Amino acid sequence: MERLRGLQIELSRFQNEKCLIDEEIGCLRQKRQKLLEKISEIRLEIETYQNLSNSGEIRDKFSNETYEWSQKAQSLLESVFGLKQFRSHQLAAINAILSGLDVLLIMPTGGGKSLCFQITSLITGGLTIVVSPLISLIEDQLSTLKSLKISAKILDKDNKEESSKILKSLEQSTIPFRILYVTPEKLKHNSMLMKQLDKCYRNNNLKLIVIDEIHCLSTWGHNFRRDYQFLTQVHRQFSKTPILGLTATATTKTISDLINILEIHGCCIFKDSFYRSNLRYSIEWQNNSTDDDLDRIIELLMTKYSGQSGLIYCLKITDVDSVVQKLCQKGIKASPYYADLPIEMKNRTYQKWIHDDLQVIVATIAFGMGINKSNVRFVIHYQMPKSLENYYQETGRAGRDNQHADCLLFMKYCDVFSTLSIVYDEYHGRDNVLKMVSFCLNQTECRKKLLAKHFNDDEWLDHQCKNQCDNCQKSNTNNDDDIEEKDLHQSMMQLEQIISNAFDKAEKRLTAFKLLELWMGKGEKKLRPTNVKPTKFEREKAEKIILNLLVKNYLDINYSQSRYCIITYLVVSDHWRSLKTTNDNNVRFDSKRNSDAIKSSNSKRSKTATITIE
Ligand SMILES: Nc1ncnc2c1ncn2[C@@H]1O[C@H](COP(=O)(O)OP(=O)(O)OP(=O)(O)O)[C@@H](O)[C@H]1O
Repeated sequence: MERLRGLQIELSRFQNEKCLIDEEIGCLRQKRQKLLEKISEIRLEIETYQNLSNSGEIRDKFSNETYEWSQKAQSLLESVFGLKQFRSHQLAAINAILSGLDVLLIMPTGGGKSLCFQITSLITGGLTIVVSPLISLIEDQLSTLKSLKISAKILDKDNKEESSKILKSLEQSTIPFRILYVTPEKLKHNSMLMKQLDKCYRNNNLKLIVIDEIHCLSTWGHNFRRDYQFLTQVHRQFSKTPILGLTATATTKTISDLINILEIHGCCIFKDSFYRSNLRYSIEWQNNSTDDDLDRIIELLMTKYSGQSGLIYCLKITDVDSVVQKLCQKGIKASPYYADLPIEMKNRTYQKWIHDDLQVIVATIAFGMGINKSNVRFVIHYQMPKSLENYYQETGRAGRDNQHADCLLFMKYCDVFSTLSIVYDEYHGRDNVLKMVSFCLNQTECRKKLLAKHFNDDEWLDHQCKNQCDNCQKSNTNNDDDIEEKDLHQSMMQLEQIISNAFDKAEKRLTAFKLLELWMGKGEKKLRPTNVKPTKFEREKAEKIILNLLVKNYLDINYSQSRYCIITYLVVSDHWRSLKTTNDNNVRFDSKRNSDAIKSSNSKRSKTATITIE
């Protein structure tokens, strides 16, 4: 009997052990899977880097004029567009497409991307489909094409008769128009359209599929749109028709993701430099009183920018309305622009602005794609943008006439957290915001070089800024307010105590505003730990230290959803906790410049983790 009980105990012990091992195997399998995914992601990115570094050679290879269509391309450029010469990349892109290759064309806004498919559509004579994200953008393009006498159509839901005529014509052997514009939603949800396109493809009439603003396909790109993902299926179905992807902003990661999603591994990538020598970038830190930066904006509009045209970007509609109201009270001609406004009002505002009857449009990011006003002298960000991609694209609307223009961003501590709550359910939204914050916090490196690094633009890196950014200008006047390592270390220790104390005493998490207040010795007394003295730093520096700790992943964000909004809290990160555990609480911050890398050194001698900050 005893032997039996012994055996049963032994059996259950082994069974438990086996269960633990099974669990561990499960975890290891998951880890392995994640590693495999990471490996393939990195391989793809390396491949993209290599492709990009060869892109000069590929461009040269396709830039000659010995193709059977070369003469026609040149004569169309002159007769239809009234232009003399192709710009860098245009000819190469056209030749590659007409050779049957898929092409990714990355050129700045206004660089001349549309011309590539417009000319191609005239040479092929068949049908070019252009997938474009916005009806307003399509309407702009249609009116340009009309003036150029290139026949183009859109499937208009309000004109059923015309739409069914267009759909019917897709099965004809000769299609009576060259370009058909569709939104990704229309392509995905209109089965009749796909059926007719299939007939067109089988008749060998579907010559090119253009995907405008192709970054919307990748979760790494800004403005990710789920319906764009249907384009993978479109490409599979019409696999012999070349794809031309167009965008003005894409990092290497976004490009490699696009290639992977669309399965266009052998595509040609043509990437123009993003460099805009005539734009001057600067960032001004503001305290939290919104009136301060508005006063500054009003002063600028009435003095430096008086009589000049510009744009002010806000994050939220409520801010757009209040900024417009205050500007108008001062006699400045300003109008709002955001998605919810009636279309007639948006058109009226745009027309007035284009004709310089309005000094400034105050907008959310809904205003942007396809703007073609040459004399925009300033773009002001009243609040920080959601990503560096958005920042580049929004500031890129300035100075399209190549004359000098200013890009001024007002940075406020609290805006960082409002932006984080706005993007909380967006793919990579948090990472993108933190990269933007890191860019703003950097007060030593050239802003243009920082952007070039972000977009992996080597050509840009070779350009000299010539004081066209606040940091370069400052470095010449030796005004350097770097944060020291000991500031960060002591601050992190204090902030950790404040966060823990609030949780232990009142089960409270702290918003960024509350944490800052408590650290400065203000706010609820019981939440202030007795062993933490109020910080000696002035408010702006204290704000920058907290943001630095967030960007470097020593502080982290927690979200909670109330009935009306998303609330963000600052908490101690797992990374900080693990550093403290593995390094006997001896964590050293190294304020070495020019790098945002986090280095962790576990040398036996010093047992410190070195954290590099700007
Ligand atoms: N080779 C060229 N020579 C001179 N001007 C050109 C050339 N190619 C294009 N342009 C002009 O540049 C302007 C912008 O061209 P286009 O609309 O094709 O640019 P885009 O890159 O598609 O712009 P966006 O990003 O705003 O859509 C147009 O006025 C066009 O006529």
